[in-house]
Amino acid sequence: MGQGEKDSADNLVSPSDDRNELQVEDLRVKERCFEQREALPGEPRCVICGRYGEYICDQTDDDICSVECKTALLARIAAETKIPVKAPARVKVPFGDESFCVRDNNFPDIPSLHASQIASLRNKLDICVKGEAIPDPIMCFSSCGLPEKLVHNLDAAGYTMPTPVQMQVIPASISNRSLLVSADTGSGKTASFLVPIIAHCSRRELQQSESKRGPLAIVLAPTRELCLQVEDQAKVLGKGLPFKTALVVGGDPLAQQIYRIENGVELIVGTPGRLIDLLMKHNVDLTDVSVFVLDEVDCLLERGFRDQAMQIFRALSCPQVMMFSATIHPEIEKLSNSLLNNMIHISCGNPGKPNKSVRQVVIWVESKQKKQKIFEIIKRVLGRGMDLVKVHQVILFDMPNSIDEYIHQVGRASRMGKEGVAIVFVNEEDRKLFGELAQVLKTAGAPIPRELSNSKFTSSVSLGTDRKRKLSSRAHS
Ligand SMILES: Nc1ncnc2c1ncn2[C@@H]1O[C@H](COP(=O)(O)OP(=O)(O)OP(=O)(O)O)[C@@H](O)[C@H]1O
Repeated sequence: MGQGEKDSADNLVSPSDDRNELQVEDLRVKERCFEQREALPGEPRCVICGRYGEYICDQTDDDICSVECKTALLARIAAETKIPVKAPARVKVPFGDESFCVRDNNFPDIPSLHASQIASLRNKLDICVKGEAIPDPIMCFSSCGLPEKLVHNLDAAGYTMPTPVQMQVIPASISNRSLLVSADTGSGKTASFLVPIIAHCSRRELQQSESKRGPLAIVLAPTRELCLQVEDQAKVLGKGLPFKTALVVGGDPLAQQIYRIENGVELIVGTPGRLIDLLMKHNVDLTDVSVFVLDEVDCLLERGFRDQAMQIFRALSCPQVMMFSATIHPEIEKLSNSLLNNMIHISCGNPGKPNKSVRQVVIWVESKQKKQKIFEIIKRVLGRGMDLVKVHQVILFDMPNSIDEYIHQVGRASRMGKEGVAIVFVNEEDRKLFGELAQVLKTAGAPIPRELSNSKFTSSVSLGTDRKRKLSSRAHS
């Protein structure tokens, strides 16, 4: 035996040690898809999530990564073919940190988790809930009786798994509960209310005559752009279903919007001002509206739409109300208490703070220099060969009016946890937000421009207290 071979032989460990245990652990069937590693080039990929396809589904011969994805695959096939599928054999895994199985309506034989396990699952997913009789989170879209076409549309849109906010909001909404939901920007809130709305609308009595098709749901959002985005997503997810939408926003001819509504729609997406305008001037039958969503309710309130929102709410007969926000403040709680009964409060991630995946770069620029600065940045951001396709960037040319809107706008740089950069132009004109902005930057560990930290309008924020306290306590000891 050569020296090299001897060294490696010396390094071998006995069958009873850790490595052996590790091998045994590796043989354990992966229950959850996040336990599986990413596929290397040339390796088989899971047909559900794209991770390493370590196993073959015995019933379909497809590559799959885990029991969870096998369940999702069989559920999908069952929904498509309507042939009852046998539940996959359950792998007995001790309940531990990463092993969960949640009741799936496709497989009622699988026992549901008990309360402590559900609590642990919510904890893992960063979901906090408040309220009574809260439905359990779902782990896949096919597990709460959605129309199969809708599940297909979700899949076609690339929504393979629900995001945490969708896991909790969809079943809660389907059970007709009113909700106040706060979750990070870009966490998938829009689909969390659109999915139950589309499911609800597609169940409308088909025999109902076309002329009688009054709207079933209204989504109120603070800006035209947001309404456009919501309607776009609704169209994608509701494709091929008896689900029509109308957009009621300024900038488009009112007559066209009325014509569309009169021809029968299931969902109206609109801004408060234009919607009130339309409802005042035209007799839109709101009798069947049973779902009322206030998206970005924090911004709705900031923009003074409280009264309009209440006015629309009063025109409806006891709808299910769902309020969504990336930030929470007492005004929202107050509004929710006046609108919602037996409410469930759902909070996911770290709402109220800028998305952790966004790097905030605040630059002090006088108003007259802003345009020139933009060109400089673009010329310098490109010069370094930055991949603008992959890196999401937002430039806040003007600071918004409130820190809540700032959090929303900065959040646009990251979708679904992907990293992004928000470049923010700030100057003396934004002084009313200096205190809050400095606090937000400090909390995020982002650099604070000298002009901002030295300003008397920032003085209420102690930007260096932690360090000072440490030094003085050492000095006293
Ligand atoms: N389950 C999912 N799987 C994959 N992509 C998803 C899923 N849900 C949503 N998305 C996508 O993630 C992005 C962010 O979703 P969305 O706009 O709904 O977030 P949001 O929480 O409403 O954000 P904001 O508060 O900024 O409006 C969108 O591009 C959407 O298409």
